Amino acid sequence: MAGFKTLDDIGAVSGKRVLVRVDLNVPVADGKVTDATRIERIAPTISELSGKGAKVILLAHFGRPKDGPSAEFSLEPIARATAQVLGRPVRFAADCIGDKAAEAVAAMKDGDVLLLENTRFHKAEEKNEPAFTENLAANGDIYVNDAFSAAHRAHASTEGLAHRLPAYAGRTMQAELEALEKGLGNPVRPVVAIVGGAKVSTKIDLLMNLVKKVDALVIGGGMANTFLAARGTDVGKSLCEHDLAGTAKQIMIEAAEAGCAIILPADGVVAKEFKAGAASETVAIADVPADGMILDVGAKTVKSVTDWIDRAATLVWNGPLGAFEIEPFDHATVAAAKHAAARTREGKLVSVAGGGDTVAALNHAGVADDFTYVSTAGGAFLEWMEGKPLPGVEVLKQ
Ligand SMILES: Nc1ncnc2c1ncn2[C@@H]1O[C@H](COP(=O)(O)OP(=O)(O)O)[C@@H](O)[C@H]1O
Ligand SMILES: O=C(OP(=O)(O)O)[C@H](O)COP(=O)(O)O
Repeated sequence: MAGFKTLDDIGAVSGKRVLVRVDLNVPVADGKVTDATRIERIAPTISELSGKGAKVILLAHFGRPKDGPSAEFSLEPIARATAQVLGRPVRFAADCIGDKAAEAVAAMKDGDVLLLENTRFHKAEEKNEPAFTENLAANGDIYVNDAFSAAHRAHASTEGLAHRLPAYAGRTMQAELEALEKGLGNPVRPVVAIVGGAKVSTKIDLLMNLVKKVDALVIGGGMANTFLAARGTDVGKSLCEHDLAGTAKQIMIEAAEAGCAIILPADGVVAKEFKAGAASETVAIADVPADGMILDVGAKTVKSVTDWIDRAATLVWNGPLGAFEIEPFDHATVAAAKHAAARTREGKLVSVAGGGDTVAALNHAGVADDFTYVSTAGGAFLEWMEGKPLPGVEVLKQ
């Protein structure tokens, strides 16, 4: 399939330095990984390469650091979590380029696994600067991309390196593309999409095309607030990107033209603080207090979401409906997840969900195994669904 080389084509790797781009952008609370799905999914590629005697050097980003290195965005705790999942030591180097990286790589024995510090501690990573790519490439003989969930980013470690070193798709990259093609390549209609979560500015644009591919788009989570505000609803202190009101309005126009129903929350669970056990109340969406934050959609909206799931033959879902990490703001996400899982078990729904936090939410609801397919990817999965070429995948085909 796919037109790129995989680990089946890689040949002898014993003693070779293999730079493996993985996605370790995992949910973390109080310094602990709260959902290890992304780590579990990269284990096959790491084990296979290490088992063949390669020096496996992991490259990854974590979060969106703005100001260079910081403890908050360090991958060091994730190296420990990765070691736990792999059941073997994972060494860590405090930089992804330069002397620290070179020394750690030089100390590796065949079969060792090393994680390099957050690539986004260098601004040049996101700018895909050739000089930075050269510095990354200096530590490798071969490049493997196993980060499907970051393949929508044309960064040095996700795209640039593939121009510089012999490049292969890892097992998860391969499996994700195969599974998405199987589940959604020719989806049975009606197709209903649920999009929520918090990455409003980076995901809103792709809704413009998504509304042309699906029959209904249910918008929840932080994403909904921008649409509600664009429609003139006062969302108080909720997460909302007011400057994207024009984009939200245009998406609603495009959806109407394409015959795609847009479903926005009719009610919300509001609180004054974003913390566990904060006092909360459910209000009609027109009655959000000026000092309140919508942290979940309300019961009326949940009913509407489950009704849309009942109408769907295919469901695609990225982004939780509320701040599910904090009780009681997990109610809507858990209810929708359980409902979709039940429909899938009954054979009435093909359900495909993805995203680092969405997977964590499905695990929290205890239903991840009941979905037809759970992708590690959120934004990349939606862009794939849009039909947009993913830079990290396209470059592997060259
Ligand atoms: N109404 C809301 N207000 C603030 N944050 C929210 C809201 N709804 C969802 N979120 C947050 O969205 C985050 C997940 O968003 P996102 O990263 O876009 O999803 P994914 O990782 O699945 O792609 C979660 O941390 C969740 O707490
Ligand atoms: O977590 C990720 O994407 P997702 O939130 O869409 O699932 C990827 O690691 C990409 O991260 P980015 O959106 O900061 O580039």
